[in-house]
Amino acid sequence: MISFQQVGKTYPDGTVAVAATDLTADSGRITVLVGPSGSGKTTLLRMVNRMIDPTSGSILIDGVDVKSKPAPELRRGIGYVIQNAGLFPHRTVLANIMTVPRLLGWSKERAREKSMELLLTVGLEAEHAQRYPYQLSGGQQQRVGVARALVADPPVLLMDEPFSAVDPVVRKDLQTELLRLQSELEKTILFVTHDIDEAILLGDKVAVLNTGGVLEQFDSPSELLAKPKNEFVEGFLGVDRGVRRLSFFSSGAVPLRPEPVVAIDTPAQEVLARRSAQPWLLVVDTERKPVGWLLADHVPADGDLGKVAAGDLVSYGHTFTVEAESLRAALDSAVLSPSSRAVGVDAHGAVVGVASVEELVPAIRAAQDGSSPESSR
Ligand SMILES: Nc1ncnc2c1ncn2[C@@H]1O[C@H](COP(=O)(O)OP(=O)(O)OP(=O)(O)O)[C@@H](O)[C@H]1O
Repeated sequence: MISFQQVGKTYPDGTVAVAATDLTADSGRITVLVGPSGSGKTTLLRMVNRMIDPTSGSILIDGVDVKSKPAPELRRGIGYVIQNAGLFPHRTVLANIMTVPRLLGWSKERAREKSMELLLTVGLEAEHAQRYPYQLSGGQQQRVGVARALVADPPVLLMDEPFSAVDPVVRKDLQTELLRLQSELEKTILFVTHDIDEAILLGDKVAVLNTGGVLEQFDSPSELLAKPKNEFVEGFLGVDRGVRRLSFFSSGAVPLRPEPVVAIDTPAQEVLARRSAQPWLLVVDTERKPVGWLLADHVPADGDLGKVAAGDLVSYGHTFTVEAESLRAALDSAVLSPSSRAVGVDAHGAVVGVASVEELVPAIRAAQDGSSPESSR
């Protein structure tokens, strides 16, 4: 646990970068510092590994004041990842990752073995080991930066805008990868970003900072979206708060109806019976994978689905995986569907049932009224 106690930083020229701040970053969790440019995020982060000294207050890691250890010793227990990775350009990828273990006095074999392991862990391949940083893409370089920070297995990881310099697609990959890694490693991560969407995706807790290093709110992403404390936080969160918050609730509560679902081989009589009760039928194949929506009026008079013209089947947009995906995914599935119905599937992609936008409303209301989300992300 990293505990900031009345920590403040005023630079010699009088700039207040961080106002007296109390903040606790829980062990094994990702705590995100987010805020506009100049709100003191980097200053706060760098005070943890003593690259910057606070002018007031103290910082404790697991109850121990960071000032009580020599800085080099302190930093051995703290991984540090920065924008553009900060790799040594004249060293190979492997040599870059091996830097810290070698400084720690590990044998060459042990350092090499562990570094190769980390290289693979962060999603790179063995063949990347002997390349130089300039021979990698920006996203790959960033992965090397993460591997280098993690190789000595530090309990604490400081990440300062690590994914800001890569394009949105690669950025999404890196974010997903970080969440996957974190679910295994459970590091205490302090993550700086100016991107509120990144903060909400990655953070177990999010600290919203304002100019002058003022901590405006410190809450879980779901709480932030539900109850921004003031206009600054509300403005910073941007639009779609309500819909975005639905991503923290499981779709397990969505009532799914199987009646509008007909298989290619459903007997004609049954198809006709279903048709009379539903404006739309969802046609599925023999494995119950969705094929398309069919307006009840376009069901052949004899109920034989084999006679349906291909042009009468309308694309279903996208499905959502029941439980595993969120209420937001379910709502999106309904909104994008030509029938205004969401299609819920199981882990194998087989249709469980469908729900109209109206039928989603009670689950959405329950989520908005509920005090705590069912899923963390
Ligand atoms: N060495 C310094 N001397 C004086 N002022 C500084 C110094 N370093 C940073 N500052 C100021 O302190 C404030 C906070 O800077 P900091 O880099 O911590 O903000 P930030 O939120 O990380 O910003 P960004 O998102 O732009 O990186 C800014 O006003 C900055 O200009």
